[in-house]
Amino acid sequence: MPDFCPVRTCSQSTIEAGPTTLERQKSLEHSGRTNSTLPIMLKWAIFVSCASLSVASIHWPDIRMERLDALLWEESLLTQIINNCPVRSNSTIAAQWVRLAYHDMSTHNVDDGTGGLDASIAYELDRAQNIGSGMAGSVSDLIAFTDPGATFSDVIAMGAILGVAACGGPLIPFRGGRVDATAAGPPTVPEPHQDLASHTESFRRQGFTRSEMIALVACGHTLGGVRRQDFPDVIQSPGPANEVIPFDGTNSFDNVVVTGYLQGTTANPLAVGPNSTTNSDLRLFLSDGNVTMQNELFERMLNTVPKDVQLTDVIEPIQYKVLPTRFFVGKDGLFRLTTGLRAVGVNPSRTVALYWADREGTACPTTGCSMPPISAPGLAARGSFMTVRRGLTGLPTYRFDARLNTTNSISKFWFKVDEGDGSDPVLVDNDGAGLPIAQDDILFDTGRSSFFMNSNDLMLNIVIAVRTDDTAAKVTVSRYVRGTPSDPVPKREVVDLSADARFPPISGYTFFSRDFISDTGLKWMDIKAEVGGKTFSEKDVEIIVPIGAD
Ligand code: HEM
Repeated sequence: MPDFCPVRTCSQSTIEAGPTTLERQKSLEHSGRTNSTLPIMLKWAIFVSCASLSVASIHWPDIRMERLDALLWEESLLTQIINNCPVRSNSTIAAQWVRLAYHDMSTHNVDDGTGGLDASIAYELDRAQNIGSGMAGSVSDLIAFTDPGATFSDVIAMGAILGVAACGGPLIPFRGGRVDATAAGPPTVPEPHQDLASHTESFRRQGFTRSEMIALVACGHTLGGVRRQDFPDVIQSPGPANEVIPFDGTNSFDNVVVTGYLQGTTANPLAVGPNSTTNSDLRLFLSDGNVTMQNELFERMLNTVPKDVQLTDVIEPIQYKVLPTRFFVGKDGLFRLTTGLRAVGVNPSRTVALYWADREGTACPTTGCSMPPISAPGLAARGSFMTVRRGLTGLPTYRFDARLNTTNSISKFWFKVDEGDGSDPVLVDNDGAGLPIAQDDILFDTGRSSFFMNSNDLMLNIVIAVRTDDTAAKVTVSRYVRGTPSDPVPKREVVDLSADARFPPISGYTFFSRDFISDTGLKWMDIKAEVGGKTFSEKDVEIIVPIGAD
């Protein structure tokens, strides 16, 4: 029996919801619809828990996997915005994000492998087929979460997955790695006034059979509805212009759009609206003479990308995730290594220790220098609602702040985790190679960098320490600047820093700084210094400040 809507998660628990076949049969008879015209055996698979946890391990650093993990599993503004399926403009944010993802994907051409979910929608909003305030709003919502590890198209796909989950639907596996288009794709979104043949051809070109088309529309149209002012041909009844007539009378991601139709209780304007030309859902539900709700379609829709794009594995929570790590010179002239480890699941018996090796190989024993965490596991450990839905008890963090002398420095560090359950301790060490501190010639100085207010803005003074006594050294920051709805491609803004006399040279380092307006886009930078004909640099430095008193 085919399932309704795409569902595949780590969970094995599947329950059947809604009426039994007999009850459904009776209800169909009651509604005057016969089984021959209204066929579908609906089975709604709801995945409520994750019995066998699957977790990921990565080779650190891996900015893409780390950022996608953070957006999906850690409590963030993105997951907070969508949690509990909030209403917006008479619809839901989730409905708007799902529609955006489908319209973006609609440019795919299976014949030549072009188009797909590639964020080209940002360039296509002025087309009639993309009418609706939710479209522009969703572009603004989602582009704000892009960063050097998460492309806009990845965030669009993730937004749809979060939306479905937040409104009570299944946890659809998410893969990353989508590549953003830099121009509009073809105008290939199906529209309600087109006939069935055009819709069927449209979905064929997008890579879906007729049966899959039916299932996909039924899935998509379980959320949201049709807005009177945008589709006056569809909604002909009088009423407020911005009223949205829902597809199925619920805000949640469920199968009511189809059961309601089958039971004759639907008000879905694309199925039983007065205008038979725009009853596109009705034509689709009926078009293959009684079948089909397919599984995993929604996931496939989101993974429909241009043929040269390689998606990652499913982004599962990273089991032991290295937290943003900074290495800089403290005011006492010693090096400070501030780092941490995030584990999956609360476990009071777990112990975590930080180890490191010095550059000379003389200051630490061969087993490494080590220290315990500076405090009990962090409270910001709950994880996103997705983590809770996965049945995880949390994502506790263990923080470390090590002081090391600047002569011996540090070449690599690693963590040892003992779950305290009799299993062997685990080393988080890049498969034996260690977590590298590649260089100590140029360091983002988390301790000396600081926020301050000027007359208008919250400012961030970024301080970079360079191992030189040359105050004229050329030190630059290449700041990652997020795309915007009107200019979606992220940019780099390269600026020079000047020597900062507030911070006297110490342990061979000179300090350079510059003030930046601290907007939410100021999160990532590459840093570079040219000293005595040599260039030192570090990429994708996450700007985390302040870290507290030194
Ligand atoms: C023949 C194919 C389709 C047609 C003709 C169609 C048509 C429409 C129309 C006319 C609206 C109303 C938009 C508004 O008033 O702003 C709508 C909304 C929506 N569509 Fe489709 N659609 C199709 C396929 C899909 C698919 C495949 C999905 C996703 C899998 C989808 C997801 C949605 C969602 C979530 C909404 C609600 C948006 C909101 O409430 O803001 N649609 N669709």
